[in-house]
Amino acid sequence: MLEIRDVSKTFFPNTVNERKALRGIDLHLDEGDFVTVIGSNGAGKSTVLNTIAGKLTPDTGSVSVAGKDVTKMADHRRAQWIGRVFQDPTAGTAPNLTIQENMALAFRRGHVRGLAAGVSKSRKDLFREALTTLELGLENRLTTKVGLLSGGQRQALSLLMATFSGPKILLLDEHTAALDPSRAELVTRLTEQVVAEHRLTTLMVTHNMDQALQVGNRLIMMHDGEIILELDEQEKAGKTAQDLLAEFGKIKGAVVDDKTMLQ
Ligand SMILES: Nc1ncnc2c1ncn2[C@@H]1O[C@H](COP(=O)(O)OP(=O)(O)OP(=O)(O)O)[C@@H](O)[C@H]1O
Repeated sequence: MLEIRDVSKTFFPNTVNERKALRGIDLHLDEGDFVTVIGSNGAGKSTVLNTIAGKLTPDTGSVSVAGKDVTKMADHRRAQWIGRVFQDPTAGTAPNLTIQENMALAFRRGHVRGLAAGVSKSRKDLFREALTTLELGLENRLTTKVGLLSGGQRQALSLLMATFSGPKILLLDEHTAALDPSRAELVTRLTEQVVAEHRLTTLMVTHNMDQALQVGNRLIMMHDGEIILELDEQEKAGKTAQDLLAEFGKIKGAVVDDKTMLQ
């Protein structure tokens, strides 16, 4: 479903600020794979996501979605196949628009635009039905401005909206990091639900190693622009955060006993 082949990206090449963000990344995800991505600061995690989303064009290598080479395709053209939720709860929704207006915008993004600016009755029913699955009571608040919702409610809504275009790939960039633990847990649970329901091929960047181990069926660890560790479902099961730190230390040839090494 997603094929990343030998992707490299250098920012400010041949200058004093040169930064090799990605060094020959290879990654193959089957349909429905849910990969958690961990790694040190500046490891290249967001750059991988930006390359898949088309926000960045790699210097070398290729990105294919469902067998189609999208390496050179503009981000807005591949947006229909790729849903994304960011760390900042305010990033995915417009605060001054109501829940139903935000949903209508997301819905139109994935479908042929109609002339009607309003939200029809059948569309409202559809939105209400979708919101019900979140079990947050938002289905009764269609005309509430999104700016009045909590961070967790906004992330849950962003997650739902990210599925409206019928994407094949879901990119989650530390989407629970700005939430308090109970909200983060809720959004994590909703994420698993949404991913399973839509059979989305998913990459989730997180700094929370316990979350990275609990969620999804695969895990990758990045460092300095490279994937330094890959775990499949079996290898992931039974591993602890401490094991991951030890692996990181072993690969990097250092003793790591502090979780912040991976943060
Ligand atoms: N637009 C950019 N311009 C210049 N350098 C960039 C840009 N985006 C990322 N970088 C650099 O590329 C490297 C990888 O950054 P990236 O944001 O992908 O890391 P990350 O693993 O997501 O880190 P973090 O966990 O700190 O968010 C870093 O050195 C970063 O400073």
